[in-house]
Amino acid sequence: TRTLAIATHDAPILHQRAQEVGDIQVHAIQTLLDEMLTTMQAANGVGIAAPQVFVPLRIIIVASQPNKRYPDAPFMEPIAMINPEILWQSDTTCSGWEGCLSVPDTRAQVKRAERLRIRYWTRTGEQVEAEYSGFVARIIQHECDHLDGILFPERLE
Ligand SMILES: O=C(O)C[C@@H](Cc1ccccc1)[C@H](O)SCc1ccccc1
Ligand SMILES: [Zn+2]
Repeated sequence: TRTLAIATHDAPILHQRAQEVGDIQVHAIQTLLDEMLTTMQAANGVGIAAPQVFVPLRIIIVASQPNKRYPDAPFMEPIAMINPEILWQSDTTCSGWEGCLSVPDTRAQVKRAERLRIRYWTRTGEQVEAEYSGFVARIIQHECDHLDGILFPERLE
């Protein structure tokens, strides 16, 4: 599986809203999903969004794993989320370190909702709703921001 080039923050695609994936396209994007995962893993990321690999579609991968800043982050099987929609997020927020594959050499504390409920399509095309909290919820908010052209430095207080 190929690794894809990652857009840096000066690329216009990172500042635009990505398009919804049509249900017939779900079959066509299987290779893209594999390439996004390989690209994220090669960069030691815990998430990635399609616009970061120059694809203007509403697709993210969430793949929390323990890392130096979040040694107690949960280890999870990577989840591909197609057309993710955050249905609800808690008023309770928490601050935590973030980085971005598209904003090299930058780390900052970002305030995010502690908990959220999300609806998305899986890579097999079924609709799922699930709740997440903590670091995984943080990754989801960071990746969903990418789909709306928002980078984490724009979220700083
Ligand atoms: O650029 C991306 O979207 C991937 C980020 C995801 C991320 C979201 C929230 C908090 C941290 C990272 C990359 O994983 S950046 C690498 C990284 C990994 C763990 C912690 C901090 C930075
Ligand atoms: Zn990012």
